[in-house]
Amino acid sequence: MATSFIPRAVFPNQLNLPRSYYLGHHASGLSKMKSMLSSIDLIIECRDYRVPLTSRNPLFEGSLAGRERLVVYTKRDLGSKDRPADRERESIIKGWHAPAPILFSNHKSKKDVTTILNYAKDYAAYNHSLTGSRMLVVGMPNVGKSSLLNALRMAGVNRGKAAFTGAQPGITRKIASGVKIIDPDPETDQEGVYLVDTPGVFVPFVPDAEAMLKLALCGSVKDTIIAPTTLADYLLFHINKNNPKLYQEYAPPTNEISTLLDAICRKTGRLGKGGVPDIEAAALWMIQRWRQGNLGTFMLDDVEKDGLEKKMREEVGLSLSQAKKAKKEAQRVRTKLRVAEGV
Ligand SMILES: Nc1nc2c(ncn2[C@@H]2O[C@H](COP(=O)(O)OP(=O)(O)OP(=O)(O)O)[C@@H](O)[C@H]2O)c(=O)[nH]1
Repeated sequence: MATSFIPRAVFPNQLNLPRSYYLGHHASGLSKMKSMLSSIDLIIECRDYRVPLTSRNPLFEGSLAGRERLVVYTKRDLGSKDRPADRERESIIKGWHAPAPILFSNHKSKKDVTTILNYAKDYAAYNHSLTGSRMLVVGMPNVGKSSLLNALRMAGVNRGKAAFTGAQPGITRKIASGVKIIDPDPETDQEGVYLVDTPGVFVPFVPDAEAMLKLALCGSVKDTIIAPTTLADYLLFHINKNNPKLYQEYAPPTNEISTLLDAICRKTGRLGKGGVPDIEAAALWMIQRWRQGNLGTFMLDDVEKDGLEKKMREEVGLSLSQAKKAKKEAQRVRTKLRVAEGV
């Protein structure tokens, strides 16, 4: 009789993992956002649905305090299939923020985009401004800020893309001028609503190596920063917890990433000189498939009732030694990026 497969209960600690990705344009973007606050009516903070806790950036709490905020959990289609357990998790997430409202979004869902648009419209009408409402879209790199802005613009004023989007972080590097998403309406005396896109801002230091793996897997960190095989292994750890059948066309359930990547290479023809499997290419391919929603739809963070409270407690006071580590780490990452990009 075949023995039943037991997935790993914990992922081995990655002691040498970089723990920062805080780049020059993150710091300058944040400082510009701060200086613009007086002209902003509402902050729309995007967090990634798959990592609702890990994609929260405490820098926004301090720097953007004093302005009302709407949290939008983006990329819902990649973390939920509207199963009862998904809806239960969403009600827990709503509970974290209550009484403040939050919204979930898939940028391709008309319903989700219309809900956010209506929120912006109502907010602007309620806080009537003579010059029109300006809303700042903020969030970690690659969470889908520009995609949301484009979707809102299309739904609201039927205009095409105003912001570049892309699968790697760092596509938006500068704060642009406001983009109209709702036309002024002279009949109701309603002014227009404008969205301001901002560069994604990473946290200065990620104290927990697993959080860094989650952020990298979701695309907040460039793929040259963490070895693709390590990331693919972390993905395999989660896939196995959810459903090891997700990769059954390549291999039977396994906890060995090398076994799965080797099988992927052979089945998809990712072979180098002399038929040697190109393990790194297979790892990148596996990660991309998950990011596109083709290798399971699940969250990486555990969602518990006191999850946000716990996270906020952990964040209180980045100690001095951590701040020093953060500086060193940021330097290490910048050097790694320069080498990877041949600059
Ligand atoms: N499946 C899915 N993909 C999304 C969604 N929103 C954004 N994306 C994809 O995520 C990637 C990043 O989107 P962007 O809109 O460029 O993200 P950003 O936050 O503006 O990125 P930065 O410029 O790095 O700060 C792109 O490949 C988008 O197509 C979503 O709701 N669902």
